[in-house]
Amino acid sequence: MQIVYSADHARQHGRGELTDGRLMPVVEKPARAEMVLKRAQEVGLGDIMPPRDFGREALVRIHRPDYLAFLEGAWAEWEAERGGETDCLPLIWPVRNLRAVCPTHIDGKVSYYALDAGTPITPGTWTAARASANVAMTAADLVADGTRAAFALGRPPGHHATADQLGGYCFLNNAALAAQRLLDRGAERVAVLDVDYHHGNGTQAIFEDRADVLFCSLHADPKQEFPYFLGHADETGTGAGEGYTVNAPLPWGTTAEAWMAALERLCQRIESYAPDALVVSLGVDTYKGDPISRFALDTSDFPPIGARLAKLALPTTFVMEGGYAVEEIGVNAVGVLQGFEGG
Ligand SMILES: NCCCNCCCCCC(O)(O)C(F)(F)F
Ligand SMILES: [Zn+2]
Repeated sequence: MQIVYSADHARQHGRGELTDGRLMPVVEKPARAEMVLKRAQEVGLGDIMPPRDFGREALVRIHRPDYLAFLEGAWAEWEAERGGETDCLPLIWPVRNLRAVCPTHIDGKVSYYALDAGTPITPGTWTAARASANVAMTAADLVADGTRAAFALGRPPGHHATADQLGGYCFLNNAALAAQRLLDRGAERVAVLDVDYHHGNGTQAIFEDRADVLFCSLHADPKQEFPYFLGHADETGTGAGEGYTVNAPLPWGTTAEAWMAALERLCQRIESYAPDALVVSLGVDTYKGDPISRFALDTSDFPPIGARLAKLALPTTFVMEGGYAVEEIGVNAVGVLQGFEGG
């Protein structure tokens, strides 16, 4: 399987995320991608190629220009205001009884464009996020050119990012950009399947009113888990997109048996949609040893996921999302890909 990778991911390395009531060391760190790359090379998964730069015209197919301008300039504004010793994080949000009018001060702007305080903007964030987006679109292009499957080994992840908001360690929605690229290359319908432990609120929001992308996700119940405010089963799409969003929220402690049963239901929905291509938001934080997650899949449960996806017989673009058990992230993520290939 072709792998697309850029070392520019290492330019995103936050100094802290606000969680559990304190600024904690970030879990979304460069070692994650390096461990997956190492495992892919150990097993000879496939050739590794650098991304092509698709430029801003590809990003605006999914993201708002004002948001892209904010991302590009945020660090410089923050540094000018505060110096470079801390990362750029928000501190107030336009919630109920406030107005979402974009402020001019960086504290207000980062709050307007962010959904949480766990996603630090650093000097290298814009470079790393664009590289990750280009990695995903390069992988999608390989699939559009006829490759059966490709793996976008990128970070930062993307599925929490909306058209104009960062959050959940995400800045640009790599999976949404990959899906849009496949449509722009001639696909009429694309299915996005999100297997990350967390709901892909960004991907859902981006495609919720569209019938040309089916969004399916199985994830920790938002009543209990981040992102808390999207991902319920009654969210089925809006307008022309009614019926093209499918959520399967699952409780803490979900075992492989229950998880695979939910996956089966989503695969059958994908089969009935009969898409031209599949994009998989591949998070492996469903692993029982994941430090921030509470499902119970074991390493041996990951290859069967890939094997089931292979039975969909669709050109497939795998886009790396989450997974924080750094010692096992490689064997778990590559396990899905080996299972897909019949290995
Ligand atoms: N105490 C735990 C706090 C958790 N805070 C944020 C969790 C973000 C999850 C990100 C992800 O895994 O969904 C992605 F795929 F985007 F990387
Ligand atoms: Zn996750």
